[in-house]
Amino acid sequence: MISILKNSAKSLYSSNSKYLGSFKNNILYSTQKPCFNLQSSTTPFAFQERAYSTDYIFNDSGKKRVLITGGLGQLGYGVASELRKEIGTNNVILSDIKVPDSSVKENGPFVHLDILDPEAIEKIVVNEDIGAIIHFSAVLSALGEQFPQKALDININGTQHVLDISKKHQLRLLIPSSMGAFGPSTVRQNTPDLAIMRPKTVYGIAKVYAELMGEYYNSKHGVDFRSLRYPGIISADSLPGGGTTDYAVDIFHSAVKSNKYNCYLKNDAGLAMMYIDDCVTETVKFFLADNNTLKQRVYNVDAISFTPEELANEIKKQWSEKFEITYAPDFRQNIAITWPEYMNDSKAREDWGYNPKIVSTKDLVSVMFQKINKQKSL
Ligand SMILES: NC(=O)c1ccc[n+]([C@@H]2O[C@H](COP(=O)([O-])OP(=O)(O)OC[C@H]3O[C@@H](n4cnc5c(N)ncnc54)[C@H](O)[C@@H]3O)[C@@H](O)[C@H]2O)c1
Ligand SMILES: C[C@@H](O)[C@H](N)C(=O)O
Repeated sequence: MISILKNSAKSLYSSNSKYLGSFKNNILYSTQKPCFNLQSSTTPFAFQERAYSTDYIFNDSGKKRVLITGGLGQLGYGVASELRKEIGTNNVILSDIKVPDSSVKENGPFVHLDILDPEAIEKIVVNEDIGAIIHFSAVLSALGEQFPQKALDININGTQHVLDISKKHQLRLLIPSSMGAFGPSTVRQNTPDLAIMRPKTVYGIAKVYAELMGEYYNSKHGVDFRSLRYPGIISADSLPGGGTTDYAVDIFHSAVKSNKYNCYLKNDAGLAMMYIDDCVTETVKFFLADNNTLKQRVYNVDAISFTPEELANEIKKQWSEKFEITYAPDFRQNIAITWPEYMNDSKAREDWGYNPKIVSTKDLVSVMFQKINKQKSL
């Protein structure tokens, strides 16, 4: 028997106080079957197809946990925080080769982990009851062109290690891909999921490797591999780690600091982008999605598209008329022109309900300045 606290309650418990799941938008995201939709319910709950499946992560004794590698970069901490809300703080273990601030350890489990050490990864998987890995360790595109051997090592060998461990222990494995997996022969507007993939960076080549090996391990070895091809991710409180799209973060901090920005891309280098909160929410949604809803293992996801000039004009409108941008294109311009201006993400929307909220440059600039001003006032 189940008891519900209130319509607005966040959580659902059984009569013996066992946690059954939590509500979001009136849908119960349950760790057990069935799922309910409060809004469409008449009696008082109506059955509906499960929105999330966490069976894979949580076994009957509730012990399986999620390991996030490379968790101290731009995306890891945000994804960990969001996932912890869904499945519990202690069920998400953040890891990185970097040493964390004390606040990271205060907010949940953290372990030091080098992705190039497969024995260390396996030890954590076995000792910590890991049922799934979110693999964020990477060297991004621009840094990868400066240190190609390091990028090959981390982006290919590191990826192979998590693939093999996922095969051995039958884990769910999420490895993000990137629009960087595309190349100059790919159509740059409305790029479909299935397109020519001939990238010209070590980073892009490693992403194609991860996508294809992930699909192979899925069909051949039953690994629940999943991947999203992210565009450039824009965040206010976590800094990007050496990508071609970093300008779209740096420009805000530079505007606040000095009212000017010297851009390493040309004024008309349009690229696909996404706000961090959408990236975090949608990644967690995809990670927890019922496997049956996924018709493919790799999906494009996109939200906004702009050129440096368009972004600068919006910053002038919303921040200061005095803001000035200059252009000094470097090697990153040659990478940018090989990547999509915007991707077609209709399959992600159809299959698992991908639905970003910030979809205009205007809204992005507004939310970025709100965040930066809030940080300044703290
Ligand atoms: N941020 C974006 O715009 C973006 C866009 C597309 C795809 N992605 C992908 O998303 C994932 C996360 O990206 P991010 O922006 O957080 O990257 P990031 O560069 O900010 O962070 C990567 C993390 O990997 C860690 N790392 C490096 N070497 C390691 C090693 N040997 N062992 C363990 N960890 C190691 C770094 O310390 C760093 O914290 C990556 O796969 C990236 O390719 C990111
Ligand atoms: C797009 C992406 O993968 C990353 N932001 C980079 O520029 O390398």
